[in-house]
Amino acid sequence: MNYTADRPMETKTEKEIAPSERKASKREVVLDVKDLSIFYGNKEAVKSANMGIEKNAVTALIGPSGCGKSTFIRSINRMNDLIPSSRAEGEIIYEGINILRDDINVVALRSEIGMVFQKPNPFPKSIYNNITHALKYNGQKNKKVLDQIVEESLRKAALWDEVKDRLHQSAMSLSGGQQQRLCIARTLAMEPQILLLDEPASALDPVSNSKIEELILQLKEDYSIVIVTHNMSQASRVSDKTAFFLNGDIVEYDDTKKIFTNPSEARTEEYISGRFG
Ligand SMILES: Nc1ncnc2c1ncn2[C@@H]1O[C@H](COP(=O)(O)OP(=O)(O)OP(=O)(O)O)[C@@H](O)[C@H]1O
Repeated sequence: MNYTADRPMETKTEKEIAPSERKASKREVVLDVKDLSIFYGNKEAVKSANMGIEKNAVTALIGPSGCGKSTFIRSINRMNDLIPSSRAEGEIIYEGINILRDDINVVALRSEIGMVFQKPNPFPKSIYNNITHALKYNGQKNKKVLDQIVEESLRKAALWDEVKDRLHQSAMSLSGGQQQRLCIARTLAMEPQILLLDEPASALDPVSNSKIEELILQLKEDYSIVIVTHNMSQASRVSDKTAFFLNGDIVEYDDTKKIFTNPSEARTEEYISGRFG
């Protein structure tokens, strides 16, 4: 999808695809965050962040409350634009383009980089219409195509078997965990490349929580996933890479295994072992 207003794709420079901060890794970088600072008025909530987010991997953002995780993840699909006092500096390079540029079509960008929030927020419509709403808005009217996308999206979100006989019932009749998987299905229907999950399971019961974790592991085959989580064991179970945020800084970003077993920074070790936050 072309999410720039009218300009052709820029060519990636060597600097863009290989910043010095990036650790050696076999995976391709899908999002290159470079010197990203995000302000609310004068307050700098994210301070000069650098991170190469990898393709078909799960990247967990961890850290104590108020350290900038949500601000960071929201900047990736320009949700912070909705907050008038918020402004960003630096770059987020996606497909060779800085998506913080003024001429980016943010609606198209948010189809490519979809987001699911902490609290399930289905539309007060049928299960079927939750999935088709944006597609119809974009002009898709073919019922066969819509039926197919509904089934595919619900299957990918591991919800199809539970709802296939009640597609025209209200989404509000689903449990919280099912509603969250419906929100994931709704996002997948837009055929995103990247999924941003801001504490997607923290409002759910343990069974729904583990279903979401299983789903994340399945989805990373096809998508690149960034997840904010307060749950350390969840981060260690589902993620390949982990970034530890503290007071707006990325203190450490590395393979999840390393972060949880042998972090380089004392502050990471203290946080992981529950000594603060
Ligand atoms: N809309 C806003 N207006 C002004 N300041 C904000 C806004 N949203 C967040 N902040 C501030 O930015 C800083 C980072 O907040 P953010 O929500 O990104 O942290 P977080 O790590 O996601 O926290 P939590 O884990 O509690 O969700 C905090 O000091 C917060 O008060």
